[in-house]
Amino acid sequence: MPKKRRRQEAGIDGAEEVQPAAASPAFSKKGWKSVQLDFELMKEFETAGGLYIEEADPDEVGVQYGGATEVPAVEKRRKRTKKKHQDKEDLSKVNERLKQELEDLRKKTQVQEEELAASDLSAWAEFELHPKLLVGLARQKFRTPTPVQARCLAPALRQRKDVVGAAETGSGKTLAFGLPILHHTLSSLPSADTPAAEDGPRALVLLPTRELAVQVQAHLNAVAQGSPVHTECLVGGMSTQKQKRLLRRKPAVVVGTPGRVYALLGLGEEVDKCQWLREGLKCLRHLVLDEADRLVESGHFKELDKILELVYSSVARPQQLQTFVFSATLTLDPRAQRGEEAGKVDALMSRLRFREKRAVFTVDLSKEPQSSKEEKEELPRRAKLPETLRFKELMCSGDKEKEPLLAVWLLRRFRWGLPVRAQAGGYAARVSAELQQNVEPEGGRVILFVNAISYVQRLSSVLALLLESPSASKVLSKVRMQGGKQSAPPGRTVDVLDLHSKMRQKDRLKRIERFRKLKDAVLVCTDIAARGLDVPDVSAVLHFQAPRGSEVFVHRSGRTARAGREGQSIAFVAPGDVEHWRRVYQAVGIAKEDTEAVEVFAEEISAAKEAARLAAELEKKVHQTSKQSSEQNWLKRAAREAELMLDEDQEEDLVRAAAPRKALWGLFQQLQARLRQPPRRSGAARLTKRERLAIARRGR
Ligand SMILES: Nc1ncnc2c1ncn2[C@@H]1O[C@H](COP(=O)(O)OP(=O)(O)OP(=O)(O)O)[C@@H](O)[C@H]1O
Repeated sequence: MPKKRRRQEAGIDGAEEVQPAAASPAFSKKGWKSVQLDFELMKEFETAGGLYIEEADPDEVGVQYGGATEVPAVEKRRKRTKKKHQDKEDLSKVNERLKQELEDLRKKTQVQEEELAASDLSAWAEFELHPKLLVGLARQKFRTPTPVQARCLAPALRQRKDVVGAAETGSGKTLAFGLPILHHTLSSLPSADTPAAEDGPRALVLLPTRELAVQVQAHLNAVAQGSPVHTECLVGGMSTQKQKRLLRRKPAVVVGTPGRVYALLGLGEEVDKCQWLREGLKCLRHLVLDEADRLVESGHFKELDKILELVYSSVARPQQLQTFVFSATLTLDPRAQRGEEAGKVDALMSRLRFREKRAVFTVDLSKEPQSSKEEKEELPRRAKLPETLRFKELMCSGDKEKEPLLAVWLLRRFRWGLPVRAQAGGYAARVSAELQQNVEPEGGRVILFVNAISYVQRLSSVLALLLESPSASKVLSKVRMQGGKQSAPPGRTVDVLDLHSKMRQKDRLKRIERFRKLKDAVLVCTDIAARGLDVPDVSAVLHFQAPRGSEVFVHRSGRTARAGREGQSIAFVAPGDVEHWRRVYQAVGIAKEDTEAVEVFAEEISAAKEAARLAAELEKKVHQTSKQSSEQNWLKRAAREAELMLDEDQEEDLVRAAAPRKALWGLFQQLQARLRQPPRRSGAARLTKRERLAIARRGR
């Protein structure tokens, strides 16, 4: 099987229910060929850890390759080669190859399992988890349960209690409910080869956002890899047909957002019902509401309510239905919540049919885990924030100063470093002066939150130029810059990525995946990324615009300082924001003395102001010029098609329109010169690279 995902139309059983995608003109026009794959073999292949095989959607093919005239030459060549290759390959060969790779995987897994058997998993012993899960935990290198897991596993596993849990962001809540579900499902199987969910799913996990659902699915599948328990994900923004086909794999765990689950249960107006899912609700043993307080927010509540109604009327053994409700902000003071959202959590709780056996708890990592005897029935009204999170503030004289200060912060971290404060004495004095300032880490992954999609788009372009990100070439290519080659920036390559809800679902997921893999990157996003997004080692979260409420602040900040790591939450505070921030801090229990001010020097501000001004001007002009140029192109094309000559005035207009492009190149070079010259404090020599390294080593 090639490393790349195989996109094959699998004409698997049930074709009467689903229109084969290959019948679509988009497929036949592109010369794609339908092959019959052995569905059971595919399932086994994936269970054994093989790569995912996905069916192609006609609309995806259309979008990816465009119309006949839009297909780039390289793409066409690649497609022709692919077609030739596919023509040679008949069905039996595909299945033969799949079998061979499955065999190889089996051997590899066996070796891994032997290695894993040697890992120390004694910290999990008291929970008596299914051996397959222990292997999964060892594979993930999760040697000990996190406090929230330690707190939740005993009541959920042994006593099968319902659980309402509030624990800080990044504390491992997914496995706190995931492990009991996987354990109970695996333990109920007569043998390891028995299909886990013939008649219906065993667990339904509802989450508020698509990204979260995909993440939870991946998390559960990673731990259960190699077992017959498989999780599928149902989210909007992806084809319902494909998701119905995925459900034919009969997943034991279904993870999804309320909207799509609602549609596939046949509760919506469109007829999108999946019979297996709807009738299979009778088999449910676990119901999870993750990020419960967000689930009840506008848009989801009605659908959620109907899903719950259907679940309760369908489930065969209500007394065995275990309910988990989790969130980091479940316990926030309802007065801190906005208007009509305030009472909804309580309304949701009253609609859930908890059984008598129920554990309600919060986990505060600053305290020792409590014993199960101390289980509280009341949740204290306060939010959970990780101990390892530091709160900082950048005070701005007005909204206009926010961008230059953002530029200072980012350029310091990724380009310029921190300027030295005291210069008296030699190397040792400088080093200790720098140490006293508590050396900031350099580089890393940073998430920047703003409140509007249009702002994400503009700011990400400006920051790409400021940080000389590879994505800046996308901005610059819009005007096909003439007059010289762009030289590579000195030092680290910093990627600037954008993320917002108007992007296609696939692009959103790809963007998150890219951010996960990059060492140095800035993700500019709306609050779509605030909840649950689990990217390891995000070193800082920047609240460029204040969060709308305290719960959003908790979730935004929770993208950093995850799983016991260090992190910073940095607020950009203009005079108009002061009162709002005071209320946010108060609601989550952060005292004024818990926040630190970020010190910025005058030299840095003036250099960053100049850089930010040049970047903003360049971005604006690039935008204008690219708009102008598409209009000019239209004029030229229209004239050509009508076999008309442009008159002299029109030709002159075209020449004049080309002139600003050259001016843009000059602007870009000015910006580059400004960026590559770090600001100096007057009369101060900067630290050498060696000195900075020495500081970094001692300071951490
Ligand atoms: N036992 C463990 N040991 C080490 N790491 C773990 C363990 N359990 C989970 N993790 C890791 O901790 C990180 C956070 O886990 P998870 O996403 O479940 O947190 P969360 O509490 O749901 O956060 P949020 O409230 O932000 O959604 C993940 O990267 C996960 O892989």
